[in-house]
Amino acid sequence: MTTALRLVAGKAFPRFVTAPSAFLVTKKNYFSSFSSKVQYAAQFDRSKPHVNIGTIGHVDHGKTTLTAAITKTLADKGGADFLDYSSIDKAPEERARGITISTAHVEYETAKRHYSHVDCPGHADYIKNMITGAAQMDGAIIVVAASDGQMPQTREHLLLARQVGVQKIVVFVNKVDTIDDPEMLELVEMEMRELLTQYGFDGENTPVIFGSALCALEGREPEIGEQRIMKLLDAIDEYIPTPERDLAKPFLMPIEDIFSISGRGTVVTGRVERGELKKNEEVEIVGFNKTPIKTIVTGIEMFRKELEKAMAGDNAGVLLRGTRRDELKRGMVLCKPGSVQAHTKFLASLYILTKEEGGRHSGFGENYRPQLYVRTADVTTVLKFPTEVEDHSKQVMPGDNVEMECELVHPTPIEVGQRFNIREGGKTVGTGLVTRIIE
Ligand SMILES: Nc1nc2c(ncn2[C@@H]2O[C@H](COP(=O)(O)OP(=O)(O)OP(=O)(O)O)[C@@H](O)[C@H]2O)c(=O)[nH]1
Ligand SMILES: [Mg+2]
Repeated sequence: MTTALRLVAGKAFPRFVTAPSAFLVTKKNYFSSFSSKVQYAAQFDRSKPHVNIGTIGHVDHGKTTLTAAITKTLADKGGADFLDYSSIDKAPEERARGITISTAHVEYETAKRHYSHVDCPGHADYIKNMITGAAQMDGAIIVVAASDGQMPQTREHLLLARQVGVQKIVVFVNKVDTIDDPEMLELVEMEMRELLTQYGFDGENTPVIFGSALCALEGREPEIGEQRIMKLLDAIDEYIPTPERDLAKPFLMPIEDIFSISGRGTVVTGRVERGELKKNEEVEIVGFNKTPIKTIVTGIEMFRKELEKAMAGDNAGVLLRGTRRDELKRGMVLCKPGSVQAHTKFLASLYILTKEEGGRHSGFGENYRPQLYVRTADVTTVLKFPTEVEDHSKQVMPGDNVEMECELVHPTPIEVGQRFNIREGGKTVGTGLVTRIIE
């Protein structure tokens, strides 16, 4: 409601909002016009590496203006369709339906890469989508308005970035057209770097770009407008790594089942998550133990046929040399040596299911001990609030998004970005995303 009011009041988009249809516009559905336009971008070069990014940051700092400004700047170079705010009241049926944030994306391309860009409106909604797997980001642009000086919500922005599992961030200090004092900008940069470091990002090396999204969008003052948008895009191209394709990654197969075949040895089965595996390759078995078990693959089978190799997506049986069945457990992973570590403590973003979603009817406090399901593993975890949380006696309620430290009762292969479920008494009570490894 507040959003709708803000739009109608013309504060956010003074030129384009046309009453009375704009009275129906809410934040969620006005993005739908973005996605409906995306289809026209068929001329994009699909051979370029693809990267998912997005704009995050505090209300009103200019995320949407920046998103539009990027499309405008790149449209001039043939790398995007320009999407302005006039598309807000374009599709009444979409408006009436209300389309969710997970479809609210914009596409564009630089000389180097192709991007999917999500402009994040509602913090809580967005985090829920990220945790439950409806959306993902390889990196983010955090937008900070220079005019806000002290930026009381800066911590909240960074916490948001961490909660959505982002590892690499680029900072865009927006609204520099409103600032005359260069020292003010230096201060903003210093503070951002400090806070980035404090929240576990690489504050020292994070690119910080100053500019004005509004100037770029309105095609004026190119030295702080268009040129800075190009600088931002260069920084994104350089600093946010291209995600590896599953097949190119080091081999990993979570173990589902274990059999002994007399005269031949032990076979483990599972679905290859990534990479590929050939006969006679050395592998490690990680999980439960502090040190991994090393062995050699002597055979690979699929549907009772001998294979030379297994690759991502295959359901395979792998015959292991000299490994006893009683050394192995479901939940361990078979992987390329050195590519995976088992951990016992990590930071995670959790979404706790509501009663209607089949979750708990009541809240829980610190030291709650549910079962954590990750890949094929099922391990008891103790949930604690991170140290910076002041009130450790608070309750986590169904429907909450919360950051917690998970302490596992035995070492389990875990990676940043991995999703998992937490269950209790045979039902799923929450879902989570690993954001930082602690131990
Ligand atoms: N002066 C100035 N105003 C800007 C600039 N960028 C955005 N604004 C204004 O700031 C207001 C908020 O911009 P939005 O792009 O809607 O901000 P947002 O971060 O997307 O806001 P939420 O989605 O509600 O969180 C609008 O009135 C914009 O016109 C800029 O570079 N300079
Ligand atoms: Mg916005």
